[in-house]
Amino acid sequence: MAVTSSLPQDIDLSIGPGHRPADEHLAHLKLGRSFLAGPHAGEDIIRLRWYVRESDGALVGRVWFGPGAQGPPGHAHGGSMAAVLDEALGSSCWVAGHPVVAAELTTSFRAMLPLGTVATVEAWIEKADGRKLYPKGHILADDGTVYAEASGLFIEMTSEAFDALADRLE
Ligand SMILES: CCCCC/C=C\C/C=C\C/C=C\C/C=C\CCCC(=O)SCCNC(=O)CCNC(=O)[C@H](O)C(C)(C)COP(=O)(O)OP(=O)(O)OC[C@H]1O[C@@H](n2cnc3c(N)ncnc32)[C@H](O)[C@@H]1OP(=O)(O)O
Repeated sequence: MAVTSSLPQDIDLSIGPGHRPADEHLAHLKLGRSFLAGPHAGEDIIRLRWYVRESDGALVGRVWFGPGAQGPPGHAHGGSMAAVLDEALGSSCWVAGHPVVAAELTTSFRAMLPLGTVATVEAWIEKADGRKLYPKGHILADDGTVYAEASGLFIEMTSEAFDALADRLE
């Protein structure tokens, strides 16, 4: 069954009595907007282009973290970096011919990444054991500073599982 990519306009995210909006609760801290719950989530969050490095087949990306990716004031949300690394590690397997899904992802945050930064992402397959792939990757500043690094376990889909997913493509 095809799944439409258009966004429903009327998703009800309300909750029962006994709750008040967390942004009101924290308003006195003036933290600014949230990466995941901001009012205008959109293309000011992350812009990303993936490349394959011809020398070794590694996946390389250039990524910009915008104001909508805010975590600590003025800096990227850890989840935004983890999301980029999740996609990087998975894609490093896909471009090497392994259609995988993520099973485990471990991310280490090494330095705060200032919003507005364009950084480099690299990911490669560290080890493979049958259907289990163990990619690694990192997000680097142009001066070599490591903002975050990740390792993961990704499982290559069976051909039946892959075909079932492909059936859901539009
Ligand atoms: C995809 C569309 C198709 C068409 C696409 C076309 C073009 C696309 C082009 C480019 C795409 C480029 C990039 C895409 C990049 C990334 C993709 C997105 C990445 C994700 O965002 S993906 C979402 C999050 N991800 C999930 O939604 C996974 C949910 N899950 C499952 O779908 C199953 O769970 C699965 C499939 C993982 C395994 O199921 P299964 O039945 O096939 O295999 P089984 O259970 O037998 O596991 C086999 C061995 O892996 C071990 N194992 C399994 N799971 C483990 C775990 N969590 N931790 C530790 N070990 C684990 C077992 O212990 C066993 O180990 P052992 O062999 O030693 O016993």
